[in-house]
Amino acid sequence: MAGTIRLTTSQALIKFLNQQYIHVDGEESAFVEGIFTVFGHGNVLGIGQALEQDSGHLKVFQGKNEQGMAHAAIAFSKEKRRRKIMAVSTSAGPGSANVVTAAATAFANQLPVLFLPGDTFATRQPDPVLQQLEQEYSIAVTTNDALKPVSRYWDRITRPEQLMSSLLRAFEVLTDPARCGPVTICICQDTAGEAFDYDEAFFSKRVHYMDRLAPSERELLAATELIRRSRRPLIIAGGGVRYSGAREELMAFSSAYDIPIVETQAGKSAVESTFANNLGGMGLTGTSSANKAAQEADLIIGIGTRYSDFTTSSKTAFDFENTAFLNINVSRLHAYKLDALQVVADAKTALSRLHGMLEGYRTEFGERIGQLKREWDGERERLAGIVFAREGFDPEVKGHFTQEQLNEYADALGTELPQSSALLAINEALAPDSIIVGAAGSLPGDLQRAWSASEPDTYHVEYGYSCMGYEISGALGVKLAKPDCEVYSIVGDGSFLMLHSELITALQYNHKINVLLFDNSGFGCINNLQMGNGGGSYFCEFRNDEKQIMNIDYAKVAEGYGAKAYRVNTLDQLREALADAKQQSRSTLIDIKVLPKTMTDGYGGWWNVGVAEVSESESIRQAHESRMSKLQGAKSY
Ligand SMILES: Cc1ncc(C[n+]2csc(CCOP(=O)(O)OP(=O)(O)O)c2C)c(N)n1
Ligand SMILES: O=C1C[C@@H](O)[C@H](O)[C@@H](O)C1=O
Ligand SMILES: [Mg+2]
Repeated sequence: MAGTIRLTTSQALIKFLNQQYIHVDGEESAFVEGIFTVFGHGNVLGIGQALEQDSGHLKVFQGKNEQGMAHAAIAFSKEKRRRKIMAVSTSAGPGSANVVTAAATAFANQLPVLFLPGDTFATRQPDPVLQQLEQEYSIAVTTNDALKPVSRYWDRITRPEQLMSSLLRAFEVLTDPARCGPVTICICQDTAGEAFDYDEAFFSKRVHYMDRLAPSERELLAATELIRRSRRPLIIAGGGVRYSGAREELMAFSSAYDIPIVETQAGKSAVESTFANNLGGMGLTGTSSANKAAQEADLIIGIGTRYSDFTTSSKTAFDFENTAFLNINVSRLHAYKLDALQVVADAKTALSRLHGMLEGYRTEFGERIGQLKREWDGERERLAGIVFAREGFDPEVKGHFTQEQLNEYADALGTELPQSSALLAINEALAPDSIIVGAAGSLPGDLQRAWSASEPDTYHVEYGYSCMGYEISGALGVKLAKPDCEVYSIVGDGSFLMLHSELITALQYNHKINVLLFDNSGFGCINNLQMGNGGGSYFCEFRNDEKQIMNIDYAKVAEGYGAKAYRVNTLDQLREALADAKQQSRSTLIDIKVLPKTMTDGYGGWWNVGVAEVSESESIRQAHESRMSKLQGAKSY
C-alpha cells in the first residue's frame, strides 16, 4: 500500500480539488478554478484554515451574499460550457440556507457547482450549536437537508474518511453532461477540523473524461428517415448546442438542407443572429417569424432543449396533429419529451453524423426563411424607433395604463424613454463581442426577441429558473470566466433591489462589470401579467402610501460602492454613458429611467397561467374563459 498523509477533512478536500482535471476533445485542464467563501463559525476553522495553509491553484474569493456568490459560480460554469467549476463554501444554518435558491438555479439549468455548506456537530456534544434548528422529529435534520431536493448529489460528512467515497461520487456527477448540476457536500463543523491518515493515492491527479456520446446506428437511421419524410423541419437550438460547442455543425446542417433554426434563451447565440437561417427566439418571448415557422413546420428537431413552457408556448406553439418531434439530447429525460423520436447523443457528434446521411435532401421552406427573417428585421426597426408622446401614445403593452398614468410616470421618473428603444440603442452601441447577462423580469423577453447577437456565445440569460438577482452576480461569474470581454448585466429595478451585493465583490477584486439598470419603478412584467389577465394594478408598481411613484437614485447607490455611475433619461445620454463606461477600468452602473408598458409584447406566444376560475370581476372571468378555449388546442402532456 502507498503511504498515508495526515490531514484534516478540510485540508484533504482542498488537496483533492486541486487534483481534478477534465479532458474534452483532446484538451486537458484543471476542473476547479476556485472557491467563493463567506466565512462563519461553520467553515472558517475548517475550510478557511485549509485554504489559508495551502490553497494550491484555487483562486479564493470573498463573496458578500451566499446566494450572490453561488450565482456567480453558476454563471462561471455556464460560460465555461460546464467544463470548469467554482466551489462555494458557506457557514452552517443561515449561510447554507442562503444558497438553496442558487442551488435550485443551478439544478434547473443543469450547471455544475460544488456546494460545501458547514453542518452541525457530528458528536452532537454542544447541541444545540448556534443556528441549529432542533427539529423535534429528528435531531439529524439540519438546514442542509433543504438542499437535498435541489442537489444532483447530496452527502453529509460526519467522519473524515467518508470524504473519499463522497468526493468520487461528487466528481462523477459534476463531470457528466447528462446529469451534472449542483452537488452538495455538507461537512460537520467538528469533522471539518478532524484529522485522518489519508491514503496518498487518493490525491493523485484524476482526469475526468467528458467524452462525446455518439448516436447509435439505429437512432441515426430512424432520424434520417424521419427528416426525409418531412417537408418542413425546424430546428430548436437549446442550451445543449452551446454546451456541446456545435455551432459549425449546426450551421452547416441548416445551410445544407435549408432548415430554419429558432432559439431558446439558453441556446441563443449558439449561432449568430445574422446567420441567414436563424429566425431568432421561439415561443412566448419569441419573434413572430420563429413562431410562424413553428406553426408551419411538420417536424421539430429539438437539439439540447428541455422544452420549457416559454419555448413551447405552453404546448400550443405547434400543429401537434401534423407535427412529429425528433429530440437530440444527452439526457434521456429531455429526449423523451413530446413523444419524440429520441437520439440520445451529444449535439455536435449527432449533427455531424446526420449531415453525411441526408444527401439530396432539401426542405420546402426555401424563400420563406428569408421572407420571415426580413419581416422580423422590419419589426426590430420599428421597435428601435418608438418615441413617447404626451398625447395619443400607444404603448406596446396595450390597454393597461391610460395616457395620464403614462404621463405621471414620465414626470415622476423624469423620462420619456421607451424600454424597447433604449435596449436597441444599447445593442447598436456595444462592441459585438461584449457579453450580456440577464435573468428575470421583462428584459429577458425583449432580449430573446430583439437582441441581435452578431457574434456567437455573447448572450448569457439564465431562464431555466429566471431567478431575480442572478443578473449582477452572474455578470461577475461571466467576467471571471472571460476576463478579456466587456460584460454587461441587463437588470430591472426589481431584480437590482433583490440582490446586487456581488457588484461590491466585482469592485473589490477589480473585475469590471457594467450594470445597465432599467428602472420602470416596479415589477413591470408581473404587472403586465396581472393586468393582461383581467386584474387590476395590484402591488406591482413601486408607489408609496400616498400612491406616489418612487424615484430611487440608483446611480447614487452605485457611487456609494465606488462604481462609476451615470443617470440616463434620453437616448443621447445613454449613448454617451455607454461610450464613457467602456473607457472605465472600474465597474460602472447606468441608471436608465424607462416608461412602464414600453417593453415588447405579443408575437404569437401564449402562456398557460393559473387565472382564477371564479371571480367578482368580469374581465377576470373573460380571461379564464379565453384560457380554457386556448387550452383546447394545446397538447395535454
Ligand atoms: C427570486 C425571484 N422572485 C420572484 C420572481 C418573480 N418575478 C419575476 S419578474 C418579477 C419582477 C421583476 O421586476 P424588475 O426586475 O423591475 O423587471 P421588470 O419586469 O420591471 O422589467 C418578479 C417578482 C422571480 N423571478 N425571482
Ligand atoms: O414570473 C415570471 C414572469 C416572467 O415574465 C419573468 O421573466 C420571470 O422572471 C418570472 O419569474
Ligand atoms: Mg421594473
